[in-house]
Amino acid sequence: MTFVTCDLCDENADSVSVVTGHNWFSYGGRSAFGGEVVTVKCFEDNSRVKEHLATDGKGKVLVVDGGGSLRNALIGDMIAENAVKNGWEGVIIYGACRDVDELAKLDIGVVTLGCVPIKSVRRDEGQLNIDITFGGVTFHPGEYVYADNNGIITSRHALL
Ligand SMILES: O=C([O-])CC(=O)C(=O)O
Repeated sequence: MTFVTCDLCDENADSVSVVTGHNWFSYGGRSAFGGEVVTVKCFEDNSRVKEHLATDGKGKVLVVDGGGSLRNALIGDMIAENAVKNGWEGVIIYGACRDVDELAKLDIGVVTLGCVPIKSVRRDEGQLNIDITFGGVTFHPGEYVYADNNGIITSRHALL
């Protein structure tokens, strides 16, 4: 998938929403990625993230509202490797990741607010495919998201 979010914004000015107000970091081996939105809402517990990245993700991006917490990591190299095996395009986490040197070697997008060495707890908490909001944008499951080094945008319809 080759695109630049700036061009997608220019070409679809009336229909895209732009995530603002945060400084995102791209840790995955793919810096530009996009696809159908699948959402998880959780807080310092990556049960739903691990579970869902273990299912088929072709054409999909997992968008996680982790409450902005940088206190533990919702994804690391093992979960991300599994996501690659299952064909996921990428993962966007309003929260943190770890194992960043390994993430950089994987053919998947991983965009988060930052990194931290400690993993999250797993108490089987968190919700799948509900509307989530961060950076001024509500992510509706089934819509489309595109991310690159410039930022993150959403659209009701596929742009590519
Ligand atoms: O296991 C976890 O919770 C996170 C992690 O380190 C990995 O995905 O390798």
